[in-house]
Amino acid sequence: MQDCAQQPLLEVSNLSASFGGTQVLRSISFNMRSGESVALVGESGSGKSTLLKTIAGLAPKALRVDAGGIRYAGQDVLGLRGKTLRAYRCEGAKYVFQNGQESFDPLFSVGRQFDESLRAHGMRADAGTKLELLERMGVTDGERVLSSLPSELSGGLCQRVALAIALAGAPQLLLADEPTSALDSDNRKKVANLLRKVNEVDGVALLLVTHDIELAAELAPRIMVMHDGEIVESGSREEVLERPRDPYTRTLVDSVPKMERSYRRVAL
Ligand SMILES: Nc1ncnc2c1ncn2[C@@H]1O[C@H](COP(=O)(O)OP(=O)(O)OP(=O)(O)O)[C@@H](O)[C@H]1O
Repeated sequence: MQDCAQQPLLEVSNLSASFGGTQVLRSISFNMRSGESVALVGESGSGKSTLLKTIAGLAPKALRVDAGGIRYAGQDVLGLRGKTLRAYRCEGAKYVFQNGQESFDPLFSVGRQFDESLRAHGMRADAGTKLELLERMGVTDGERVLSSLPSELSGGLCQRVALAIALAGAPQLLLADEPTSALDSDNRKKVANLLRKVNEVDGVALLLVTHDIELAAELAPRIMVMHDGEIVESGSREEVLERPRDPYTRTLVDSVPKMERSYRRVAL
């Protein structure tokens, strides 16, 4: 995948899609630059995951794209097949599941699944590389973690291992679907800090889907609000949170009574 400074990393244009005649994405358009961090917020069922999975090349079979397109570094994502689709999903845009534990098969060790995930993308990693990837995600006892079954690890730890695996292919865009929703507040903080580090230090672009508007504000200078399959508002986090224009956004912001202004920079 070529990184071309002239063009956006990701271009979604007039994307409309439906499940069995019910429209779930309505003329979605937005761009992302390399290294940018953008949050997509909205209530349950508004279409956030469907949009993210479609961008990731993982749209459910039942989804029909009615119009529009997605380009990644100039390439038509919806037209990718076979090897090029696999390369895109690994080195291009990498989707990270909502619940770390769900990313794993409960029957096999985490280490085996780490290897299998790399093999599926034509990669290999020696023990040292795997431990280093885990360490970058704050996992210091990597050997124990790799030999464990997913059920032996906490949700927060699983999510960090899932992030380490996701980053193994050095993707340029991380598509994180509710990455902290299954975590307690301590693990939420850790994973949020890791995502920020991956974005700000490693320069990986981040498209974060969440219904947690505080997390969005913490991690993303730009916020888009989705409602009933449409992007109803988009702007800097200050504009969207402090001067919401759309009535739906206002409701969303008001639903967090004492929003801490945590988006004012916290040192890494
Ligand atoms: N595989 C599928 N088949 C049919 N309909 C689906 C499928 N996946 C999602 N939908 C429908 O598409 C709409 C959008 O769902 P989606 O999961 O994208 O919303 P969301 O905003 O991510 O919600 P949540 O925050 O609960 O994950 C919903 O009406 C949902 O029921």
